[in-house]
Amino acid sequence: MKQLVEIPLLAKDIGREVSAYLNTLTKPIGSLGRLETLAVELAEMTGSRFPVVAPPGVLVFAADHGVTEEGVSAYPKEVTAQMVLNFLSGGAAMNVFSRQIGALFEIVDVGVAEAVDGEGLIARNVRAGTRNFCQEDAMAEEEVIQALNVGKEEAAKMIENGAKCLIVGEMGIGNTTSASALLSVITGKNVKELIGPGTGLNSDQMTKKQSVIERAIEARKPDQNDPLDLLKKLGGLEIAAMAGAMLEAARNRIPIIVDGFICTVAALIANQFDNRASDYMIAGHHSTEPGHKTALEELGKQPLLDLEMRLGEGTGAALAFPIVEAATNMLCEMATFSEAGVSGKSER
Ligand SMILES: Cc1cc2ncn([C@H]3O[C@H](COP(=O)(O)O)[C@@H](O)[C@H]3O)c2cc1C
Ligand SMILES: O=C(O)c1cccnc1
Repeated sequence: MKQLVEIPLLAKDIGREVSAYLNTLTKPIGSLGRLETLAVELAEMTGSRFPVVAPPGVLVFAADHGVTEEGVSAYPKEVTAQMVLNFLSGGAAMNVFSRQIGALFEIVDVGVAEAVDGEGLIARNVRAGTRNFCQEDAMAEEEVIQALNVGKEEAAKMIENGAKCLIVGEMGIGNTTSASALLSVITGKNVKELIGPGTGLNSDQMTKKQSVIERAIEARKPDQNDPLDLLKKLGGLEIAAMAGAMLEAARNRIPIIVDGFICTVAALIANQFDNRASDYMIAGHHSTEPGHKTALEELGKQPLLDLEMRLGEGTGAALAFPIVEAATNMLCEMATFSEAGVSGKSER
């Protein structure tokens, strides 16, 4: 299963050309800091000297988690389906930010427990939520593969429709529990260090969340190096779909802006399938969910923003998009010293 997709090597030669070109633009050398590194990275990803990232494509994957039976979220599981309807009518935070950045937007039901319908919904329900992974495997291997394929196929459509970079978001009550469990197994770190309040648990409720995850890991014994086994045992359907979408974007040299905690864990799973996937990722923001720091370190990425957000849905990535776009505009639109008749650095 390792060779699920083939991700191309970064175009390092184009990156070197862009690095040299950046030094000819009318600014002190290196003065645009991380925008300059971003420009080089985007050139390496896309294979283009003048990369384009607009319009971005946003895919929000929604699914439920059987483990909510254990009382691991501050909100009832019905919120997943209710929020899907909110996404369809344009009222979620991610709708607002997607409109602001001119994104192509889709909401995908990959495993909502209750029947949901509405104009514009991409109905790809694999199963009505995962099983409670405290009691049994979250899903069957075949269901993991189906969810991965939903992600890949929806990303392929998004790219076909003109998206030049990809943002994947999620909606799934209980998914910080799945993501924390996955991260604990992947990194070998204690659950206690990685769990957080999610939607707003108090400290007693967090102790319960910790014990639920610890018991589940003990019972399921997932293989830390096998992404299929991890997803099958710990879920979730939307995390699998997000990983699939990121793999498809990377295969197409489409830059990915990674969102918060759940998205970064999905990115780690994608990287287990193909370790070139993270070459195509930019970390959008740092979420206040405690495990996010560890997840970002494991992915080897420095986030662009820290706005003390902890929502998910893709919101942190959407807010980082204008910075990513600024890096491409800088390359395309800035004058060189010779074009503008500006003197270069003094030779002493
Ligand atoms: C109204 C509402 C909108 C959301 N949008 C994203 N999430 C976020 O919170 C959930 C994860 O937190 P936990 O694991 O504690 O349930 C996910 O749905 C995530 O996307 C939301 C949560 C709520 C309540
Ligand atoms: O950072 C996230 O993705 C996050 C944090 C808390 C709740 N939902 C999502």
